Amino acid sequence: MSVVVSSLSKHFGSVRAIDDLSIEFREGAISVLLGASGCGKTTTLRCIAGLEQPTSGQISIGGQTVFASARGIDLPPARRDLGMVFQSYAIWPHMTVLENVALPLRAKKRPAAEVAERARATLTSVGLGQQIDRGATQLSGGQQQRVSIARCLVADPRLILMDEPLSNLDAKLRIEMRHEIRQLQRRLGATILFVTHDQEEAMSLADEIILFDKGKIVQRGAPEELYFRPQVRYVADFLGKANLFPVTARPTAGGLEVVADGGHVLASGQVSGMDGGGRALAMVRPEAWRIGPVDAEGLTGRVEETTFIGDRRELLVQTPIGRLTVMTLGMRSFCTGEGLSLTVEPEYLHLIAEAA
Ligand SMILES: Nc1ncnc2c1ncn2[C@@H]1O[C@H](COP(=O)(O)OP(=O)(O)OP(=O)(O)O)[C@@H](O)[C@H]1O
Repeated sequence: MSVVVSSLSKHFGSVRAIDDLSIEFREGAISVLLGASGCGKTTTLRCIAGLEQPTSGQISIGGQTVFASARGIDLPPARRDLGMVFQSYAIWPHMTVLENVALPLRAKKRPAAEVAERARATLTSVGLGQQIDRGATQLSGGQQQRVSIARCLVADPRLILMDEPLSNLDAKLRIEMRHEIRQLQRRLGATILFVTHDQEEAMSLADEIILFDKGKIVQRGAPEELYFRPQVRYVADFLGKANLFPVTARPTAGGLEVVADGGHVLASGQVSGMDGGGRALAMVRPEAWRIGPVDAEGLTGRVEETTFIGDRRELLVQTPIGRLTVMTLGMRSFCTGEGLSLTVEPEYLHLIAEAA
């Protein structure tokens, strides 16, 4: 189901929650609206759902205009043909699990036998096949959220809006549910707009991430694109950890030579982010550094701090270009004060034009 938002604004008094936003979401894909608290993600989703009236602009869903300020069009949520899942489960406590999930089909006046069968099948698909006759409030938080997901899915909506649906679940369940949402989306071919402020959740779920800041889109693209090729500093900082430092890029026969302030040549070759030379902000992700012995070529450094995290080890390394975060895998441990050298392959060095 296509979703097109044009010149959308929503003001709350002097606060511009959404500021002249235009975007066409990818059809049949999971688009994750990501950004810090207060950047306007939830308001955007609520405007698409019809739960919030935009100040101005236009929204169309599946080719139908559902909101247009200039033409006085504003369809209620029930006429927008979409399913919604929120952080709060909004489950009816006096009903069983099955009755809760059956509600949307009952509202559509489907035959009783079909209602029961589809509600059962949907509950089974979210792992609640054994709990259908329980009172809804007898379930754990994770199970209740599955009920609300099942209730959204049971009517086969082509557009599903999810606002932080996994935030109340424990870490392990959250990861399981991400996997399930992806599988469900593939099976249904639905378009999902998913709001979160959790970058790991965004990267593991999204076909496309739309990163917001102050009511505007800062960058959109595949998770890998945003992670490895941020166009501005804000994106580099927001997603994962980034080592950022000023450099000068000089064109050479094979691409660019990247020289850190102080004269150290960091890399030479096909470096992403800039075509020509000039001043830039270089970004190297912690896992991209290669560690060598202190007398090898590279940036010399001294380990200031080490943190063992289980699947990886994080080092803070003091170098002539500043303190860098370096990630290593495996069992080799490092001591505070230990000397080492750092190098990076050109393809893992990304440049952000300095004005950004
Ligand atoms: N009903 C409201 N009345 C007044 N201001 C509001 C209202 N709803 C949202 N805002 C403001 O609009 C801005 C965007 O809020 P929104 O909830 O869309 O952000 P968000 O990115 O979803 O943040 P969070 O992750 O914290 O939910 C914020 O400054 C918020 O305070």
